[in-house]
Amino acid sequence: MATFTDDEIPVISLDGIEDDAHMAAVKKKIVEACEVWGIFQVVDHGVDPKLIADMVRLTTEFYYFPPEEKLRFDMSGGKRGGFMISTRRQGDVEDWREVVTFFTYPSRDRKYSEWPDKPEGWIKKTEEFSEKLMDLASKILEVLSEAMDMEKGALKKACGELNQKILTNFYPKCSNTDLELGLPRHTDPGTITILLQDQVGGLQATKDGAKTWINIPPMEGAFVINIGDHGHYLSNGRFRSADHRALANPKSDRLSIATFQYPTPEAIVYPLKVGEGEKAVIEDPISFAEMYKKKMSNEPVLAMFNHKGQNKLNPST
Ligand SMILES: O=C(O)CCC(=O)C(=O)O
Ligand SMILES: [Fe+2]
Repeated sequence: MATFTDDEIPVISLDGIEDDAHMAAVKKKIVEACEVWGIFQVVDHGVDPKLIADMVRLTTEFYYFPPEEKLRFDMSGGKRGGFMISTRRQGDVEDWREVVTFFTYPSRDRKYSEWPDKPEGWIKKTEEFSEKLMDLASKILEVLSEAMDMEKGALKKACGELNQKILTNFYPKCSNTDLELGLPRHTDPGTITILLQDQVGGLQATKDGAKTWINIPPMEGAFVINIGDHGHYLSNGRFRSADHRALANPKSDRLSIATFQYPTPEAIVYPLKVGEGEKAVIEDPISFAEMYKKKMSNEPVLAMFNHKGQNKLNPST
């Protein structure tokens, strides 16, 4: 018997996870959630609420700066991190969001010149947030390994060095929600994503190939955990790669902060365990870099204007 209804994403407390009885209950819920959706929420995760609030406040402040201020950190010219307006399209529907990307781990590769120096304190706060989310990711990967009936360190080991990218998403309020979806349907490429969403709502998941969508309700203090493609392959397809999207909102701006945890580029992507009589979901092992390249071949383009010629930073002009 499932412990949650079919159209509900479970909320799992990580408090007391070291206790065997609690761990057994958590494992059961995670297995159910990941086999059906590839997504669940966690509370009592140990990340300081003040750190989360400060990170949200500073991130929000950045997006309300005038365009020229934000464009000082424009990601154009081959930069990997910084600010951009996303204009990826699927059919008639296109992204309605601005993003700031930070490549945070391995920390030796951080390019601080691409990290916005305003608002003051954002860099330091992002470093702190990044470190705490790395700890949380390690904990979740342990729990997920156990939920996949493997030893605790299995998923982390398969990542080689665990990498991390923080993507802050800002969805300006949008009157044309037929044509503009905040972020169209996709799966995340990495192992897991830890997502913080504000109280506006708009994150949705589907388990039936986009016939029906369910809302992932905002929950103060919770993180949403998504299984990504890499996690899906490692589980030999048993855990789904969360099929999700984010709606734009006609009344309110919305903010989310996605922390992607993924393997080192050379890590080999292949199921960690193939059960008797099962087939591997991947025919030949490939590197994560190759897997990512294939997935990303229709990457977002950089542009100030949407397909109707509207300035995306200021649609009324
Ligand atoms: O904004 C959201 O709720 C979802 C963001 C997301 O899916 C992503 O950045 O990959
Ligand atoms: Fe996503």
